[in-house]
Amino acid sequence: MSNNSDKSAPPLLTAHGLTKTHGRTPALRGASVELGAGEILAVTGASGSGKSTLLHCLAGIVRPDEGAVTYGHTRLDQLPEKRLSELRRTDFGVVFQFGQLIPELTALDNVALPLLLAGASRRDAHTRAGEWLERFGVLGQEELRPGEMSGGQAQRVSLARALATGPKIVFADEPTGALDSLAGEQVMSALVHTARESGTAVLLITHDAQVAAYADREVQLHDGAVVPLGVTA
Ligand SMILES: Nc1ncnc2c1ncn2[C@@H]1O[C@H](COP(=O)(O)OP(=O)(O)OP(=O)(O)O)[C@@H](O)[C@H]1O
Repeated sequence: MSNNSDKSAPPLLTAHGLTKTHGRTPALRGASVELGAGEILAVTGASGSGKSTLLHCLAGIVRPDEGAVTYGHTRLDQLPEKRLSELRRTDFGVVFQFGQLIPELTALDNVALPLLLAGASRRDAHTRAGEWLERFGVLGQEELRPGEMSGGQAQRVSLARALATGPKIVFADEPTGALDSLAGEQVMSALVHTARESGTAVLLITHDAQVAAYADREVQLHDGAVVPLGVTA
């Protein structure tokens, strides 16, 4: 009987030798990293080391100047824009530091929106959005608009929105960066719990060691390259 164990499975997402320069500022200089299916990976590093740029390249938001980003068998860096944006919508979820919810929409409508875009009926989208808000502990606040939410509530709504479509990977760029430590812990445990439950991989950018401790594994960026943990020279 053939046995394809996880050990022989290729990584879900691989970046190899990425370089990216913004104007004259080199942000990535040969960064390589792998993310396994269902893995929670923390990317840490000093301010300006290239963490956000790496996340943008991995999530197909920005194209690297050089190097390869491979998702399954697909080269993201070579994919035409239309297919790339379709893939981002179906397979990836993104959470930023300040949530970036749509200010005019309620919590429920913010979470329902990607479901509607994916073809769900209005009724189904609202039911599922309510279930996701419940999972993230913000049930009862469906009608709040982002301006009426605390930072922690807004981030939990953002996570619900990112996970509602069943992505394979959630990219989270300093998801607790604007929160106090208690709210940050609540957001992180909700994220990790839900990701594990649904088998979603998470690429987490943080400069906070307590947040990184939620991950299965941590890599460090230094001057645009991934270095072994603890080595910064
Ligand atoms: N759009 C841009 N235009 C010009 N320079 C940029 C741009 N984005 C990033 N940079 C520069 O590229 C380098 C890497 O930035 P990046 O935001 O990826 O680092 P970071 O590790 O995420 O930083 P931080 O922790 O402060 O958010 C920095 O020197 C930054 O100033």
